[in-house]
Amino acid sequence: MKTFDELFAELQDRARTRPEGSATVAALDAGVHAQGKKVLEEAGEVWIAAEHESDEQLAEEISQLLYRLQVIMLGRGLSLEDVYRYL
Ligand SMILES: N=c1c2ncn([C@@H]3O[C@H](COP(=O)(O)OP(=O)(O)OP(=O)(O)O)[C@@H](O)[C@H]3O)c2ncn1[C@@H]1O[C@H](COP(=O)(O)O)[C@@H](O)[C@H]1O
Repeated sequence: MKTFDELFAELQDRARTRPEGSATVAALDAGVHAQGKKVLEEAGEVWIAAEHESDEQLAEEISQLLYRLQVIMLGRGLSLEDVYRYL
């Protein structure tokens, strides 16, 4: 179990150290266009799960959307504070 902030710190570390086999390194290297498509794809899956699937499936889709949002933040060099200031 990890928090949003803990995941972001982990992904920042992946971006810095670029370990072999990291999904995050691959997603960052794929560029902003591919990262944006993943955000849309996961957002759609959240919507579908909310209408038609279980709470557990919905929670999993939301976790993937949060991950994809963090990837796009990292790709553009945004920090958590850059986003939190608008919450
Ligand atoms: N939370 C996630 C996470 N959520 C989703 N994903 C990626 O998203 C994929 C699932 O997305 P899709 O449903 O689009 O499946 P897919 O189309 O088959 O995936 P791809 O072929 O596009 O990779 C997974 O296979 C992962 O590649 C994630 N990848 C990593 N994390 C976490 O990020 C951290 C760093 O991971 P690494 O960078 O892999 O070390 C770890 O804590 C991981 O648990």
